[in-house]
This record gives sequence, structure tokens and C-alpha cells, in this order.
Amino acid sequence: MTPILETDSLVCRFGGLVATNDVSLKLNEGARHALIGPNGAGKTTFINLLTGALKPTSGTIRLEGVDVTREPAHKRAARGMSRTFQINQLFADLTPLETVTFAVLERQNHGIDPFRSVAGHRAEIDEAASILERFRLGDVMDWKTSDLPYGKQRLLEIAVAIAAKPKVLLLDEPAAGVPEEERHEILDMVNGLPKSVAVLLIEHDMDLVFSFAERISVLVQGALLVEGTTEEVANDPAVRTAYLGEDADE
Ligand SMILES: Nc1ncnc2c1ncn2[C@@H]1O[C@H](COP(=O)(O)OP(=O)(O)OP(=O)(O)O)[C@@H](O)[C@H]1O
Repeated sequence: MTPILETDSLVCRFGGLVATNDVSLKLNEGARHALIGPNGAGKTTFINLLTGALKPTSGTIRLEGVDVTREPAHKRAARGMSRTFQINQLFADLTPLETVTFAVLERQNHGIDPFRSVAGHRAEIDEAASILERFRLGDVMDWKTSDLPYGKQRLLEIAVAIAAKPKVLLLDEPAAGVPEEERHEILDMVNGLPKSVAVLLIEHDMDLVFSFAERISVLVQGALLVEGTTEEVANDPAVRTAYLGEDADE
């Protein structure tokens, strides 16, 4: 089976620092894969290389077998690579319904202008509303986004990414900064993401990692230390020393 996403010997240097060191990783269709590692291990850099936000020093990235290493971010997004992003100031003034409707329109290649109303796009508004219902945001879909509790803002980020109907979804710490009592909602949503989407999750919360992932890759100082099933990784002595040990000390 061709992996949906694959990197081959990916390297990213920032001056003398090797932030990504020869990383070869495969994601199969519908994968539930977590990327873990200590602070500064290079997890976000790796995601930025995948999306095209950063250019690698060397190595290859293939999406559905196609070499996208030199493609700009928007082309990779159009091919089905999606990531969550922080709600910016512009979206903060919109409602969740408007925001997700824009995401649906963007997927359909409609030019979007956030200063114009989405009214008139009935089918897209209905689709956005049903996505928001699925993410338990139906009752707040007409609120101003900046008035939502932070946990719901983070759920909205995932809903926006899903509106693009991605083949690959990259989640960079989806529950970070969310108060304990709201975290379980995010956890439920991450666990309930459609099986048609391969998910690569970066996460420090081991409860979330182990409840979600089928496979785990452990990154340490830019390089892959271990890759395996949750059980293999949990029992690996090198992982316990390099990562879980550190986690326990925090
Ligand atoms: N644009 C940049 N220029 C220079 N160095 C960078 C840049 N981006 C990241 N780094 C460095 O690369 C290394 C990896 O950083 P990265 O943010 O990818 O790690 P991370 O595993 O995501 O960390 P965390 O878990 O703390 O978010 C760090 O040493 C960081 O300081």
C-alpha cells in the first residue's frame, strides 16, 4: 500500500542547529499516529516542513506518492493536507458559522472575502452548521468567536480543518492551554475524527496520546529515536529514559 504521506531522510538546519535530522516517516491511510518528544525535539518544525511553511535543507516529502517537497503550502492544502491553526484576529470577530462556511467555500475554490457576508451560500452554510453540530459547537455557532471559551475555540480550529475534507490532518497540540475541565471534549473529538482522514498528532499529554494513537514516533534532538505501536513505545527503555522519564520529572 502506498502511504498517504511519507518523508524520506528529511533534514532541516537552522544555522548550526539540526532541527530535523534524517527523518523518514510513513503515514498510512486513516492512520492514527502520534509524534512525541521532549520540548525542542523538532516536532513543530517537522509539521512545518510537511505543510510547506518551511523548506527542508534536504530530503523528500511525498503526498499520495507525489513529490511535494518544493510545492507551496496552498498546493499541498489543495491536495488534502490540512493543519489546525490558531484563530487569528480576523476570525475572532466572525462567528463559528461564518468561519466554517468560509472554509467550505475555500475548499470549493470560491474566492473568499471575510469582509463580505456568507449569506446566499445556503448549501455551504448548512454544511458548516452540520460540521459545527458534530463538534458540539451548534449552540454557539452564532457567537462572536472571541467570546467562546478557549476549549471551544480550539474545537473550532479542528472543525475548520475538517471542513477542508483533508486526507491528512496535522494536529499540533490541540488541547494545549485548555483548562482541565474542557480537555475531555477535545479528547473526544480527536478520538472521533473520521477514519477517512489520516491524523498525525503532536501532543505532550500522554493520556491523549495513548487513548488516540495506534502508532507513535518519538523524536529526540531532531531525530527519530523509536517508532512502533503504543505498547512497543511505552515499553522501550530508550524512550523511558529520553522522554517519559523527563515527563515524569516535570
Ligand atoms: N525558525 C527557527 N529558527 C531557528 N531555530 C528554530 C526555528 N524554529 C525552531 N527552531 C529551533 O529548532 C528546535 C526545534 O524546535 P521545535 O519548535 O520544532 O520543537 P518542538 O519539539 O515542537 O518543541 P515544543 O514541544 O517545545 O513545542 C529548537 O531548538 C528551536 O529553538
